[in-house]
Amino acid sequence: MRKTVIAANWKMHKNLSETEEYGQKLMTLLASPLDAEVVICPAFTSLQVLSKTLEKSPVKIGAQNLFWENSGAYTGEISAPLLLDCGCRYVIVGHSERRHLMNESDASINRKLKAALNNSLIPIFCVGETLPERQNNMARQVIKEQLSRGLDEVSLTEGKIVIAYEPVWAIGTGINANPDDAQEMIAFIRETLAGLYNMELAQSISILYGGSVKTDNIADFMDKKDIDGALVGGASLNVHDFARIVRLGKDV
Ligand SMILES: O=C[C@H](O)COP(=O)(O)O
Repeated sequence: MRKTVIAANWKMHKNLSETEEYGQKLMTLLASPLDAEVVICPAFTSLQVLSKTLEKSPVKIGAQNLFWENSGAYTGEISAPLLLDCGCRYVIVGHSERRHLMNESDASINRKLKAALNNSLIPIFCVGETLPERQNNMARQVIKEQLSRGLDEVSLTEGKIVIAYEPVWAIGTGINANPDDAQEMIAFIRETLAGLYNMELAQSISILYGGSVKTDNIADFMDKKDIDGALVGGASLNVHDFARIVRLGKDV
């Protein structure tokens, strides 16, 4: 059975005291057993304090990026072993903000995925089309290329990777994808993974939806058979909202 994963991507938000306060509050709000793997991906600077704050909780910590080398003269970069040392179990790879604002290519994403997997970090590998690509009926082709190039010569086994489908036009816009469309695209991602690997492996990989997920739409996405969770940006910054998203919109 596939794991449900609800992941928070804080992006470039929250200082140390805000991080600690959030972590403590989250522990209280999510004190009863969880039906999902909950992952928080703060800024690099908050990793250690969040990991310490949540050490007695089942909530996992993830980073938002990594470099592909394990160590060396790479000013400003952070490696997988350094992330592990800060308590990370997950790392986001190939987020559209990095693809578009930092010019990350499929080739560099491929190296990052390999570095994460070689160091037993679970990548949350993001794919998604832009609005013009969708309007020009290129969404499937774009996703297929992002998957095949990103996963080139990447060997996978069950539970080692999570995929996030994040249509770029839905990120931070308040305009979420229609859950039926998201289901269709995620089913297509699974079909593509089956072609790249095999059906059994494709069926075992958790695939998340991301893009304007909120307390009032999470349940609609989670109702869909191929959608295994969410990667949440803006709404994850408010601890009550995020805890409610983890509980699929119910009050906490
Ligand atoms: O990584 C998260 C996504 O970029 C979604 O962000 P958003 O929930 O603010 O739309």
